Amino acid sequence: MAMEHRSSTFEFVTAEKVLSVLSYKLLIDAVERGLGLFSKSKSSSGQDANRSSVDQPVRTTVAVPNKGFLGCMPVYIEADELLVTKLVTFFPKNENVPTHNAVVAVFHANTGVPRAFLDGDTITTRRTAAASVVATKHLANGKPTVLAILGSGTQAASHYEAFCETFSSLKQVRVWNHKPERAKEFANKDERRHNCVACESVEDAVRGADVIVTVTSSSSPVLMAQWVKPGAHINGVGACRPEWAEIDPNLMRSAVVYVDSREGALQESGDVLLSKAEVYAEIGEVVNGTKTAHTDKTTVFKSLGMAVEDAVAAKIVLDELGL
Ligand SMILES: NC(=O)C1=CN([C@@H]2O[C@H](COP(=O)(O)OP(=O)(O)OC[C@H]3O[C@@H](n4cnc5c(N)ncnc54)[C@H](OP(=O)(O)O)[C@@H]3O)[C@@H](O)[C@H]2O)C=CC1
Ligand SMILES: O=C([O-])C1=[NH+]CCC1
Repeated sequence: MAMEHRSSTFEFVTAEKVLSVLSYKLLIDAVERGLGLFSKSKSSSGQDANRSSVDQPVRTTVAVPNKGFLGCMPVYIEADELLVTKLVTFFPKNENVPTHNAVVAVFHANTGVPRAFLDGDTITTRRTAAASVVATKHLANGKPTVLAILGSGTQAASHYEAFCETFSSLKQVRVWNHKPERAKEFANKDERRHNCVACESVEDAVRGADVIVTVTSSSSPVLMAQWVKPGAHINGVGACRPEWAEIDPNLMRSAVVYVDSREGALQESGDVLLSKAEVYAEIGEVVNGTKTAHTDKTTVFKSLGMAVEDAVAAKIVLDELGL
C-alpha cells in the first residue's frame, strides 16, 4: 500500500528564540542532571530500580582537509523521551563568521517523527559553560575568588557570564589571549566586565587562580604545570581532537582527571591520550555520588562536549516556548 506524503509540521526555533529562554539558571541544573543520567546509565547493573537509559555513542566526525570538521552527536534519553541529534561544525580558521556552527534536531521518541529544529549555536555555547560550572561546583577547593580564562572567543564570553552568575564569591576574572589586544577588548567590552583584567602572559593570568578555564583553539599546550596553584581546579574545554592538547602533559599526569565521557575522552582527547594521564572518573559519577570529588587536590575536568547536554538544553527551549 502506498503511503501518503505527510507535510512537514516541525518547528524551526531561531537563535533569538533560543537565547530568549535558555537561562544559565535552568541550564546548569539540567546539565548536572543529564551528566548524572549519562554516567548512571552505564555504571549500574540493570538490577537498580533507578537505572536510567541514555544511549549516546561517541561523536562521529568527518574532516574537510585543512579547513575543519563536521561532528554528528546523537542521543536517546529514555527518562525524558528525548531523541535528539546535534550537527556541529568547527572551522578554526573562519575569520568573519563564527568558528563553530550547529543545528539541533529533536524527534518524537515514540514515532521518530521530527518535532523541531533548533539553532544550535547558543545551545553549544551555553551548555558547555554550564558543564564547566557543574564541574567547578563539585571540584573547586572552597569558594573561588580568582578565575582565569585562557582564550577570549565565544566560549570565553559564555564561561565569563555563567561563572559570574553562579559564583558570587568571584572577585577577579583574568583573561589571556594569544593576541593580547583581543584580551584587552574582552576585558573592556562593557560595564558588566568591571571585575575583568587582561593579562599579558598565561603565567600572569593563572598565578594563584582558584579556577582556570582553557577555551582556546590551540592544538599544543598553553597551560603549564609550574604556573598552577596546588589545589586549583581546571576546566579544559578546547582541544577536542586526539592529536590536539591545551594542557601541559605533566599537569594532566599530576592532577586528578575527570571527564564528561570516559569513552569519548579515550577516543577524542589529545590531552588525555598524548599525556597518558589516568582518567579517575566521569563528572556524572561525582554528581551521582559514586566517585569522590578530590577538592583538596589539583583537579582537571576535561570537557569534550556531549549530546546529552544538547538534548537537555533543547528540552528547556521547547518547554519554555510551549512547543
Ligand atoms: N568541550 C565542549 O563542549 C566544547 C568545546 N569547544 C572548544 O572550545 C574552544 C573555544 O571555542 P570558541 O570560543 O567557540 O572558539 P572561538 O573561535 O570563538 O575562540 C577561540 C579562541 O582561541 C584563540 N586561539 C586561536 N588559535 C590559538 C592558538 N594557536 N593559541 C592560543 N589561542 C588561540 C582565539 O584567539 P583569536 O581569535 O584572537 O585568534 C580565541 O580567543 C575550541 O577549542 C572549541 O573547539 C567548543 C564548543 C564546545
Ligand atoms: O560538543 C560540541 O559541540 C563541540 N565540542 C568541540 C567542538 C564542538
